[in-house]
Amino acid sequence: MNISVIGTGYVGLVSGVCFADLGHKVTCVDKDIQKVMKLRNGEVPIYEPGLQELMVKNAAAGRLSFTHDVPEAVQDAEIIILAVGTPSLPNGEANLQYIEQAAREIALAMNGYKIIMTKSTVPVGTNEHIRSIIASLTELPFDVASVPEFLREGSAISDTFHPDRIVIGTDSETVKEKLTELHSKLANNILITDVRSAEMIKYASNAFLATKISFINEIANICEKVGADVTLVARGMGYDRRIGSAFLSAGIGYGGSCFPKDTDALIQIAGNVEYDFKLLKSVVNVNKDQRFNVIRKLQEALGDLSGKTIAIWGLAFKPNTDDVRYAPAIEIIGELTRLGCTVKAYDPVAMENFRKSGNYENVIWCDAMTSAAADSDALCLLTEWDEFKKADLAYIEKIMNQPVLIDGRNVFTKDKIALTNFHYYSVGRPNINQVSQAIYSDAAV
Ligand SMILES: NC(=O)c1ccc[n+]([C@@H]2O[C@H](COP(=O)([O-])OP(=O)(O)OC[C@H]3O[C@@H](n4cnc5c(N)ncnc54)[C@H](O)[C@@H]3O)[C@@H](O)[C@H]2O)c1
Ligand SMILES: O=c1ccn([C@@H]2O[C@H](COP(=O)(O)OP(=O)(O)O[C@H]3O[C@H](CO)[C@@H](O)[C@H](O)[C@H]3O)[C@@H](O)[C@H]2O)c(=O)[nH]1
Repeated sequence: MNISVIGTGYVGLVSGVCFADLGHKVTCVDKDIQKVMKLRNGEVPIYEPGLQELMVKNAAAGRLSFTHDVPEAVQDAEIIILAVGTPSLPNGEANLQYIEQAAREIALAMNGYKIIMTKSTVPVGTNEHIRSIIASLTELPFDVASVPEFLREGSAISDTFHPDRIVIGTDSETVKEKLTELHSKLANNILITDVRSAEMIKYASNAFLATKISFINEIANICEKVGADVTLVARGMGYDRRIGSAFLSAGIGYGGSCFPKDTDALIQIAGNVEYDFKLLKSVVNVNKDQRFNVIRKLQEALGDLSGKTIAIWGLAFKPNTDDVRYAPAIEIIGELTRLGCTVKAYDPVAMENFRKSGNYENVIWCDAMTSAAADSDALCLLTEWDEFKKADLAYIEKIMNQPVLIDGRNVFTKDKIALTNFHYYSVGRPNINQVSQAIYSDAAV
């Protein structure tokens, strides 16, 4: 099939490359000309494992091309995938300006029947809105379907080729057949729904996963007070198939471009129909506070933080991505510098994006995890990159001013810490201080 993808961010580029790899002819469009130039040169503007090789392979095979010319891309395509951003407005609602602009551009460029397949995460009713924008500008026939995207950054290619399910929201038989055929090589599990239910499935899924994370983080906070180990608690819960073990890793809370914005948007979607989504509001509030446990633990270990030097390992919102949108590190570093600390920060791939994400004062950008740790009064691990898991802690301890380690992702085991003199604080597990009273398992890594 001939497919065009509007928007070449994490979703659009990965989808375009993967559909090309399945043998379709794909044109990826972006209004950002510099991005298009890079893509044409075989450069991937984001860090996503495996993406560049697959992109170059399919471009060389003539199945994948890049343009900033929407009309050219629209005219060649039978299916147009909408994958532009839907960031938050200040009140939490989704900003639909990019969706609306793309809809207008598609309408004005159409030369015959098109299926517009929305992968962007959009509030319930948005696909009807897209339909009315296009219908107001053209009399040509078209359909709009909601096909929400569930990929995760860092494992986006594998998630695209092996999705748990494909949801197709449409009321048209033609679209149902065409999009089922398009996705038939990807999933056996194709659910056809009406458009509004498909839109809601996306928000409900993200909100539920966010709820699991805030739930286990609150259990972790209680574990710290009652002397239990949240990693064992989560394992014991997860063996129950009704609960499942995924998304029960306690830590410093969720970040990223999706959960924070989509939970806010769902609260607004509910509010717009006068429903107070109390549970989800609590999930969001728990998440906002969880990251500050890092600061509280630093204060417990060091007292007044003013004048202290704090090393930060990990700036991305999760490992294997350079995305720092809503990364917990943003607020943690902001608060540390507000309290008078000097921060020494390091991330294997997200340094550049992080530096651009705000105006940071008193932050020293380091080129290695060792240079960040050197001469620091405490080390905070905020992202569980493999590089950090393999760190030689005995060496790290030697180059620091004081052996204080705040493990925000429960990466290190009791045995690894026992070989050091670190005063060790993790999440929902007993601390290891001067006198080791640790009772927790070695199962975390
Ligand atoms: N990032 C994820 O992991 C993920 C996963 C599932 C769903 N989603 C959803 O998918 C959507 C896209 O997310 P993303 O992270 O890929 O966004 P992104 O910000 O990385 O990329 C969006 C791209 O769209 C381009 N764009 C905007 N308007 C355009 C227009 N009129 N014509 C051409 N290009 C245009 C921008 O230049 C940008 O390159 C969002 O709604 C998001 O919620 C994201
Ligand atoms: O047990 C867990 C699992 C995740 N997280 C955190 O949750 C955030 C999100 O992680 P993850 O879901 O792996 O990454 P995303 O790439 O944001 O993917 C989510 O958001 C996407 C955009 O909507 C969806 O497509 C995916 O299905 C959904 O998992 C990160 O900060 C993680 O550190 C935890 O704290 N504990």
